[in-house]
Amino acid sequence: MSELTMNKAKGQINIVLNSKTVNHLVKDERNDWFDGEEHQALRNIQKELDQLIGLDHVKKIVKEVYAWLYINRMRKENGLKVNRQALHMIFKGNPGTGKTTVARLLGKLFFEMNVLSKGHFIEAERADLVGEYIGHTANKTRDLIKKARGGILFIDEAYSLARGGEKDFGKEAIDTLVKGMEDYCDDLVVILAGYPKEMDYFLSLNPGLPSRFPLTIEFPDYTVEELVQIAKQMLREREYEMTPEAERKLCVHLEGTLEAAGRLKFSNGRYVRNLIEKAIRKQAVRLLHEGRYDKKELMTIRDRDFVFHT
Ligand SMILES: Nc1ncnc2c1ncn2[C@@H]1O[C@H](COP(=O)(O)OP(=O)(O)OP(=O)(O)O)[C@@H](O)[C@H]1O
Repeated sequence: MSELTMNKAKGQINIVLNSKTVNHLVKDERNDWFDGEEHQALRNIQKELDQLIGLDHVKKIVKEVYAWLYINRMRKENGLKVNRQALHMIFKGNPGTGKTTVARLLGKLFFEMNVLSKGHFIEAERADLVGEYIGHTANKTRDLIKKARGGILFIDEAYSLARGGEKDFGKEAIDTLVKGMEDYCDDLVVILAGYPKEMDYFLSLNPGLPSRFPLTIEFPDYTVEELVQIAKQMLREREYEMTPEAERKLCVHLEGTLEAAGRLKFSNGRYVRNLIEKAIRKQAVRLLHEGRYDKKELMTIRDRDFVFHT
């Protein structure tokens, strides 16, 4: 028998398997166990996972889920008992902390492992599930589940489903969702995502829900250093780089913004992406004015390309 247990406080999953060898494999900090040909599915997403800055415990959890699924498959092949694999998850984290990005990657991984038949990704919010009159909500939610079957249904700000209390149609959406999750457990992964505090409150109001989501992953806010790394990574992907002066300016700006706005209003990776895209537009205008079109200059973001409004 294999089972998945969680350490909620740390946002970590522990995988407990009867086979000692396997247990050892999971606990082992060695990183080369997935080098073999048979672990191609994990390696296919590894590159994208590696490109994510920080998120070490998220990366570790992805590997652990992979190990659990792989060993379950091996157990099945050897005629051993295998628990039903519900992979529904809760993602807790502030905006822009990588929840959507990781959910998409999991879709790919589960498809490669034949856990999901399509691996596609459907992002939904309250309005996609909740209708306006009696009977409308159940149909809307069922249609959404149908569309998501074979892939990942990612419900952002999931707590908004409970917004109107008992009389609201949100309750009907939750009930229909839970039924769909049970019915299509073998070919659908539902991920409920949102801010940590609101998610906790939402789950406390719906005591039937937590047990249906065996995995909880926490996405911490990024440090300024990580945000700068994310900026560099985004520039690299677009074939740009910033000068050391530009990097310093960005760093000072991020420190100031976090101090002034606090974490609640800050959208982490998305904020950085917006800054980068804006700087790229500013650079384009500057280069036109300067008439400089050599390759080096076309790739360079200078400090004056970062224009911040305070
Ligand atoms: N660790 C990371 N490394 C590199 N880029 C990142 C990382 N985390 C987030 N990003 C980038 O930040 C942007 C926002 O990320 P994403 O949409 O995954 O966040 P989110 O948590 O789903 O946000 P929200 O809940 O507000 O929708 C994306 O462009 C993503 O590529």
